Amino acid sequence: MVIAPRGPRQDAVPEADAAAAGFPSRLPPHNPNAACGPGLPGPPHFLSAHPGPPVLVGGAARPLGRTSGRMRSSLVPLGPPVSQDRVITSFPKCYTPAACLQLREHFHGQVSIACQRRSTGTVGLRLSKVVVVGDLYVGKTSLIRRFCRNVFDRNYKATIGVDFEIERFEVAGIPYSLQIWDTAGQEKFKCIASAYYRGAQVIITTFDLTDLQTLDHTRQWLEDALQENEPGTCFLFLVGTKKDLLSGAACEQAEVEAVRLANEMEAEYWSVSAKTGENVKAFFSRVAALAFERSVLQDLERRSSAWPQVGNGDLIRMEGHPPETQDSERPSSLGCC
Ligand SMILES: Nc1nc2c(ncn2[C@@H]2O[C@H](COP(=O)(O)OP(=O)(O)OP(=O)(O)O)[C@@H](O)[C@H]2O)c(=O)[nH]1
Repeated sequence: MVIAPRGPRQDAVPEADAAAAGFPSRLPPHNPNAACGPGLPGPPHFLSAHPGPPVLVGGAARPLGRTSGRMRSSLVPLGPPVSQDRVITSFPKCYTPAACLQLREHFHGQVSIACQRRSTGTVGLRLSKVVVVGDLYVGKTSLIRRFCRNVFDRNYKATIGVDFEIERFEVAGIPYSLQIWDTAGQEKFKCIASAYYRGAQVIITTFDLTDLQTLDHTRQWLEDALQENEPGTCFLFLVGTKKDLLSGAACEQAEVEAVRLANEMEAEYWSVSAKTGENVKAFFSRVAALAFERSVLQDLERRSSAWPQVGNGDLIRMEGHPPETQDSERPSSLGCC
């Protein structure tokens, strides 16, 4: 059962149907970072209710990954281990300080302490929603597929509605998952895709570096996505795709305008190539680290504001309602800088 449009490409057979019909799945045989869906072989995954129309997460049967030689967090009670290249120990750098959400190269102090104490609340059990938008043909699907499955397809198959991938990380020793939504760029599917913008923690607005008209359209894509979300709740990224098709000088030239626009949007700028893989992993690691950090700070804030404090912030225990942790830290702010 797949309730939401699962974004089958126009020529694709839905995966569940494909299996029933004896077709090979369009999925590659192994992605150890993908979460498993309910009722599927393999362990259950953690899933928070996410805003937007209901979906069956992980609607396709994804074979479990091999477990040998992979790291396992002490906090991951279920699911296959996270592969080495999804383990983030230090804060990933930005692409350019000229358009960057934060310049710090380490986790926020309170986040580091919370991670060391393993007191990150429910952060490890939740999915953070990432929505990728932009004109048709700019390379949204290719970017996601390069990251999640390490594949690239030269043939264009339009996304219908939406599709998503769940990618598991381990950030500062804590399990963390991104739910990455691929949306259709074609105008006729926009109303379907926009139904899934709500509840995004990260909005990635993409354009084709070889077609600067698509950069002009990013403003509108961002506006549409922001309309469905509370102001100030989303990290914004502006991503130029198909970097491999430009010379270094041409890329730099295109980036001047893109960086200017990113600053105007208060977004972080990146240039990537799904074809060669350049910057793809670094980009998503950055997304995961920023989203994780904010999730932990929000969790700390929520928990500390739920309990009265005295003096230096020691918690008062309320009878019958023990606090979740002994933490006395209170985040000074939720700002990322
Ligand atoms: N050379 C090169 N081609 C790319 C790159 N990324 C995508 N393409 C090609 O661009 C075309 C469109 O890519 P898609 O990823 O399907 O584009 P999309 O934005 O998802 O398109 P819609 O689903 O219609 O919104 C395909 O033919 C891809 O092979 C890249 O980094 N380099």
